[in-house]
Amino acid sequence: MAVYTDVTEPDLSAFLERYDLGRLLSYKGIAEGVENSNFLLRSDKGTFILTLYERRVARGDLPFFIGLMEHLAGRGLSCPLPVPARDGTALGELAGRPAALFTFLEGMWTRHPLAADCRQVGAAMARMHLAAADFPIRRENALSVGAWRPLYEACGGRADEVAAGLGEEIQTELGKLEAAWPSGLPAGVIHADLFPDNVFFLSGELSGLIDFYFACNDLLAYDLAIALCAWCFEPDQSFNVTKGRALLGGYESVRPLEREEVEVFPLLARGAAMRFLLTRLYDWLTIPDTSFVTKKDPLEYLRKSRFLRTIESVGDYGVDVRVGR
Ligand SMILES: Nc1ncnc2c1ncn2[C@@H]1O[C@H](COP(=O)(O)OP(=O)(O)O)[C@@H](O)[C@H]1O
Ligand SMILES: N[C@@H](CCOP(=O)(O)O)C(=O)O
Repeated sequence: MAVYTDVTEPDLSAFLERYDLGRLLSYKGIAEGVENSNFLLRSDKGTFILTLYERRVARGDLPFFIGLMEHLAGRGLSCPLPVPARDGTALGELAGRPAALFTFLEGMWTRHPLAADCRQVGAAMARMHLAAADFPIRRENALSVGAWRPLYEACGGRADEVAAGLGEEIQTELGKLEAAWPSGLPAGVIHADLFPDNVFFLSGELSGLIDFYFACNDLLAYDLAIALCAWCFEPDQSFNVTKGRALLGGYESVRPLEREEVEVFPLLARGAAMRFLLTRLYDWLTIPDTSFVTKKDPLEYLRKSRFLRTIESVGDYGVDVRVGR
């Protein structure tokens, strides 16, 4: 669950005095999510999401995240819109944490994505990339290739507790990724965590994107590679060609990939698998089992990584891509 911080009714009412939201009718913690504490809040003026930023979100990054959501919503992308207080600011403080209110997005995330969903996700991601092109604030990716080895080292040589030989396997793959990681490809603001639990659907139609708290500046095709890992594998971790084709096709229906992006895409996908393998491994080894957080399985990403290492060109996925316009 993700309610790390208790919020009392008097504290919440005092926080809401800065806003024009009328009377507080109810609020309750939301069990989903892992990073921040989220509450569903109802007032005279409607339903809202209250987010309290927890320790893994740096305060200095909040203007980027909040500004990005305002920017994207302003360009017609369906995502939570920060609700300003009467003084025009969106960020306040509650229970000793930075806190903000957001509009409530209708829809539900899908636990069993269909190829048609993947297509919509690809198109929405490309629209997001284009809409963010003139976003003026920058945030470097704190979880890009340069951060992976330190993250591995922070696991303190304990990877083999999760799977025999895992430490050596990770280090070999890290060496290859570090040596070949590209630069100079189209870059911009990426979501960087567009997993199924961060995409809402209503009656089969994508209704919005949430959780921009890993968003950063990085290679656009790397964002698509992250989504390929997250959306196009079956529960037994076999790759679903139809979903891969749908995701990339959806993306290219809005923003065709450049030849260099296509060439390097298999490496980007290996990097994406490594990034999630490592963050999950770190959490697996360091978050106490008594914690309320549901830890995600690192081995899911080890299996994906192994498959992705067998791929040399995008054609090996069974996917056709349209290069350029
Ligand atoms: N704007 C929103 N509208 C509707 N539900 C939301 C909104 N923001 C968050 N939620 C709910 O809160 C849950 C956790 O949000 P998320 O941003 O993924 O948290 P975390 O950053 O902790 O992973 C989501 O799965 C969703 O149920
Ligand atoms: N998507 C990441 C974990 C981050 O969780 P989120 O709830 O913030 O999307 C993973 O699957 O490892």
